[in-house]
Amino acid sequence: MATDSWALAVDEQEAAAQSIGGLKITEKEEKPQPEENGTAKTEENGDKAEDDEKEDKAAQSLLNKLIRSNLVNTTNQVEVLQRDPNSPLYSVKSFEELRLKPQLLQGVYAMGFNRPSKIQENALPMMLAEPPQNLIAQSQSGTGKTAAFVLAMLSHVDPAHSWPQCLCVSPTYELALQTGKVIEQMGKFYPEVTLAYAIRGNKLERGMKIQDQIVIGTPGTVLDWCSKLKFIDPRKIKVFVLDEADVMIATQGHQDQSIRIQRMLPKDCQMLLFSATFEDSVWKFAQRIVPDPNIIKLKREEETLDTIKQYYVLCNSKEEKFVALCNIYGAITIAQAMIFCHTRKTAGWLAGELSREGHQVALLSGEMMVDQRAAVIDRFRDGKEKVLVTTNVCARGIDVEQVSVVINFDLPVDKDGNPDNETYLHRIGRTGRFGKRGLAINMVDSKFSMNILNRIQDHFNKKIEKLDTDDLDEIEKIAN
Ligand SMILES: Nc1ncnc2c1ncn2[C@@H]1O[C@H](COP(=O)(O)OP(=O)(O)OP(=O)(O)O)[C@@H](O)[C@H]1O
Repeated sequence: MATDSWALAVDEQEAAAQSIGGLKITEKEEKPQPEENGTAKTEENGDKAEDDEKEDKAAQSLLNKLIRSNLVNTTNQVEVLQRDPNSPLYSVKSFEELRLKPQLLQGVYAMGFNRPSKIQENALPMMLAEPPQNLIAQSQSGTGKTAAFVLAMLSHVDPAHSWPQCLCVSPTYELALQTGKVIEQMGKFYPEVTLAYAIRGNKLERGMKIQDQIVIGTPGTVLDWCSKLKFIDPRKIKVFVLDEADVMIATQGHQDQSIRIQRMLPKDCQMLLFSATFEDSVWKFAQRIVPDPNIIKLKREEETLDTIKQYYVLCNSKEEKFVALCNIYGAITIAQAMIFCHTRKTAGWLAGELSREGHQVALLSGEMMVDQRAAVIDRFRDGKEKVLVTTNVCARGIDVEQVSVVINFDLPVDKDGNPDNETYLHRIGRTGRFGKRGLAINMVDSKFSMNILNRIQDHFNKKIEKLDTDDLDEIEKIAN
């Protein structure tokens, strides 16, 4: 991939590197802690909430991509629903079996991929089959979806033709650039194939025709290029990829634009849709985009509390919680710990107080830019800090395998002031993974939080024991 348009793409990437660095993440406005009577005040209007949600999901996805160095470890089952159940299910255990072009096989190996990931085993044969088959694929972030559809696009292009043949739509500028990088890497030994970016800022002269075989971009610009500006002839597109459908649907405008693009494509165009999650809204959208689909789902590993010891500590105030935390600090830092707070403000305060006590802690906060957050997580994963103080929003989806202690400085509650059981499981579930034993300590500082704790205990039907943080013997015992 080394033509003029590729050079343009590289320039765009450099511009984007700054832009990624400059991407400001706006976390949702902090919701106040529920009052003693359990009611929480809410303040968001619908539009803002939608924007925040979209930005939050897109930022989370970008963050995951920036900090991920390899495939997510998974033992999950793949579920395959074929459009034609009579045709034999074809899956591969090696990239050679796919009979890829030698240049692509070289690209795959140069990226360090030895064998297909779980989702790739089934998705690649389907995507590369003749005649082309449509596919809806869902699997958690980091399981190899991007690499799969990039390989499919590169396999389907005909380098002899100088017009767009594969079109890929991503929810944001930054995510489009990340995927572009994967196309660049995988297509490194296939210089005849070039890539164009349909993203804001990439201004082309009127009347121009794109000659690159692959175009990646955001829905609005791609739609303009296909319709108003006519840079692309959509009737010549052979493969249409819609990536990160769950992020895409957070913006109604993006859904509509994606559907309008899809309608301009020829009937025999292969439609591929990918998503990390698959709630009803994603499924409905997917069905509008992909006719007669094959469906592949990778079920997320069930998290359980079976291998986690749970305790609670009774206090009267935030300050008392801090003192209690200092008492157990020596015990929890035998391993790595994550401390969850309800708001950024509390997280910032706590990290500051702990530092003043001489403890080395990392703070992951919503005010930070995406690349700063990625750097904090990297350092923590490398063990440079043993304690990470954070909020829910920031820590969602972050896998740090060696964390064995989770402290809920504030218990998780939803916006109505009810226990957020799912978040509780998600927070503490990360400690007892892959058969390891984990420890969770919950800080209680009011009647309200005691009530939340009791309801969490009832929900999971697992006893949460009381811990006396003045009793050093007891603390030693649980830490060991
Ligand atoms: N077969 C493979 N062998 C080894 N590493 C792989 C393989 N496929 C993908 N990877 C690597 O695993 C990581 C995750 O892959 P990828 O980005 O394709 O996942 P994803 O499911 O698309 O994630 P997201 O939902 O965040 O987009 C990347 O670093 C990628 O280079």
